[in-house]
Amino acid sequence: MMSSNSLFQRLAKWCPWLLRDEPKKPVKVLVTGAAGQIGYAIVAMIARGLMLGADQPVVLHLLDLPVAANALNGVRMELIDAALPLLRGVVATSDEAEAFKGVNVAIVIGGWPRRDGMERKDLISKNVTIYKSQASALHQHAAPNCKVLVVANPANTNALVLKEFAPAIPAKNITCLTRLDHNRALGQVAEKLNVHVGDVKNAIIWGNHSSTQFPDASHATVSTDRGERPVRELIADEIWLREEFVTDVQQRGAAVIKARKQSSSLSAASAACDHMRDWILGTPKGTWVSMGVYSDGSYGVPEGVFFSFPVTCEKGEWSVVQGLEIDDFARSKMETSATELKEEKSIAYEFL
Ligand SMILES: NC(=O)c1ccc[n+]([C@@H]2O[C@H](COP(=O)([O-])OP(=O)(O)OC[C@H]3O[C@@H](n4cnc5c(N)ncnc54)[C@H](O)[C@@H]3O)[C@@H](O)[C@H]2O)c1
Ligand SMILES: O=C(O)C[C@H](O)C(=O)O
Repeated sequence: MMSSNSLFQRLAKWCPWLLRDEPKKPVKVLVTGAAGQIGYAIVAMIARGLMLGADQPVVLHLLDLPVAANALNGVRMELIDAALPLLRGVVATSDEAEAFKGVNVAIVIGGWPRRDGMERKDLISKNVTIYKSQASALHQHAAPNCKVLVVANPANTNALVLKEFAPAIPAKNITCLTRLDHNRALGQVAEKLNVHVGDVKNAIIWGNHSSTQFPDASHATVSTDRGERPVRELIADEIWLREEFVTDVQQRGAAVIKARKQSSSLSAASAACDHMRDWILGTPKGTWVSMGVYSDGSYGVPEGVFFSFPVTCEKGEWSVVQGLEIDDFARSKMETSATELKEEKSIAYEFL
């Protein structure tokens, strides 16, 4: 006998409007450090559909430390007050097990941010122990196919700790945020050429989310009335591309801290939404983005570290863009960042 489900599918083939109003099941999204700056900026973006799509209901799981419980409750109250139709529930807690329970997406922001004058390496000892504990909660309580984005610094090395200590989650499901740097690179090119940032694409951030990253505009293009044109040709200033552009993107986080006395939050939250949306819903045809992923040795990058690569995404899977030409200048910059990541890894292991 035909099941009611398959009868429905056959009917829907002839009457497609039957499918139109089928409600999507809510996705459980965890935000750690949700009472902090980025947390405060990102929760409304997620509940407005900027991360998972305008038709995707969500249940938000918010985690922060017990000392931040009042502030976290305030965030919960504001989410209710915002009357967001996609928001189907809020779990606000300082209990890691409750926070990670059954989550499909985890945006891991909780940790200690860098202050003026600090380098990311200074953060390692403070943050890796937090990440070991959260890895255990991820391993035990998250949905097995949970997709994880680490924002908290040192982002690449925190992602490595999650990968090492949450073996239930596939390594491909753990990523870290370099999309902010990628977006900064697009922004710098757009300002230089006085074009709309939406017309610039295919910059690359190679390496660590730190001042050793290599922002690379040598494969980027701009959409013009005369079709796609290489940024290199339009800027025609190799010194700017190799020096000023690279330094400005590498140092942008520090420049924002100097100006605001706090690290980037609005742009970080927006980039985290971009990262997750493209990963889950796919990158537009002909466009790649930068993501920190577990290195498979592509482009001669050592395995065993999280490294930012150009990737395209389809059906919820990312793949590293292959076959790009790497000149000696790019190669040496990539090696510098890979060396820093190996050093961060060994420092982190001293504290684990
Ligand atoms: N990858 C990037 O592009 C990028 C960009 C900006 C900031 N960051 C990093 O993101 C992180 C958060 O930045 P922020 O400005 O929101 O900082 P913040 O200090 O405003 O917020 C951090 C929050 O994390 C909470 N927290 C600390 N330990 C925790 C734990 N064990 N479990 C749960 N919550 C915990 C704190 O109580 C606080 O509410 C920092 O590490 C910062 O350096 C990364
Ligand atoms: O630079 C920082 O410490 C904050 C953040 O990682 C950023 O890039 O803005």
